[in-house]
Amino acid sequence: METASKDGTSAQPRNLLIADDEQNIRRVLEAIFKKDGYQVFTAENGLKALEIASSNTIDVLVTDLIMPDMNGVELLQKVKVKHPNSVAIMITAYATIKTCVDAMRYGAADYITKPFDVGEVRAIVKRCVERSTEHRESGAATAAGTKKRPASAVSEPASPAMKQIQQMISRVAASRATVLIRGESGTGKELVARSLHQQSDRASGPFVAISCAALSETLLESELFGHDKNAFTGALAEKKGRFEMAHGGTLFLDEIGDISPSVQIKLLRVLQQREFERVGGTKTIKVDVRLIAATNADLEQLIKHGKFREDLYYRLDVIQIVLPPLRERAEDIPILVDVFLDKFNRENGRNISSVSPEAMLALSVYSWPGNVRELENVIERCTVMSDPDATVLLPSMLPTMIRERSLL
Ligand SMILES: Nc1ncnc2c1ncn2[C@@H]1O[C@H](COP(=O)(O)OP(=O)(O)OP(=O)(O)O)[C@@H](O)[C@H]1O
Repeated sequence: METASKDGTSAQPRNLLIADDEQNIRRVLEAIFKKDGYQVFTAENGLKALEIASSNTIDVLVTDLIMPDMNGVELLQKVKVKHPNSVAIMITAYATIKTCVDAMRYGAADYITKPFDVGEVRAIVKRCVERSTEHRESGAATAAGTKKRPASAVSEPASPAMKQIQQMISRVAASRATVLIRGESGTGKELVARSLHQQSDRASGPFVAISCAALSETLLESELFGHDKNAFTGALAEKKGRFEMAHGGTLFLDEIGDISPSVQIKLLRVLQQREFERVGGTKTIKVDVRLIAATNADLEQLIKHGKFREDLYYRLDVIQIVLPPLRERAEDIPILVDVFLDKFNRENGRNISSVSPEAMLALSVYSWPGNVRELENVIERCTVMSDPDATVLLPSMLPTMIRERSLL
């Protein structure tokens, strides 16, 4: 049965929207998720989907990437503005998997490749919903300073580049200097930010994270700085922003390259003076926050084109950590595979304790456009889909695309 959380909202996501121009896919997915207890809405195109999303709460969006009037990424971004906590999953054919990895950059939680298997689709949606609920709960608790998220299972890296980064983290963690973390999507930027926080003397304070890409300009401004009662239509009560929530701790701003000029100015002022006003407010609020920003954008190019303020860039770029893509540190792959096997064996009651040399070769030569996140997802899928008695990860358990690269 559905449980209600303290703020009166539903604890279990229940409304699921399917957007796909293929009627068969809509029918199959509708049947699966109705069985799982969701209230299912279906739309044959992006505009219809937006119409549904404007008059209903959407907890989960399952959308095709290629649709005639509006692509899945565009739809996802629009639905996220209205329902920032919704979980989005993309459906695509193999040929467009790179676009799906990009979709994950824009806020999709995972992707499903066509033709799909019913069990796999259910497992993916279930996992994404669970993760998002966990993330929100731990985020809320962390922001309130009541509970810290357990340390992530990061093992000693093998590559010289990552060893150097670990040393750098322990050297700079203690200071309050702003850190700019750069690297492709999925390379572990948030994990580095968490490590910096955990190794600092602010570790007992809150760690508050926000992705600047998923929110519209006005929403981001009120999320960061909070708002007073009646600051805008719908602001029924005053609300603390992330800067206030992070007082005494660390604020992690992900996708910093995506913020608008007006938010850039406000951010610059906080960095210079450590103070700001809430949206619609007159009281000046002072905070003690360590700021960590991350981006996979080329900030220098954005500055050149007038899209990112140079003065803000220099304020953020006090210490820079650059995470190399996974394909440039293949030595780390076996260790990461071990970490993820261990994690997903426990989560799924499996016992895969080793990887065959052929499977390891395939994992090592693949280019990993989605970096560590993609590797984590692949190992999770292998574990979920494996025979419960399997003890060795074999090439046949890997996605075709990964096997093909090593010609297995
Ligand atoms: N060294 C590591 N050990 C274990 N897990 C890792 C490691 N690096 C990354 N991960 C995992 O990979 C996933 C992606 O990492 P993270 O979210 O930190 O990447 P990111 O660079 O911030 O991505 P994005 O730019 O898309 O926000 C996470 O689930 C994280 O726990």
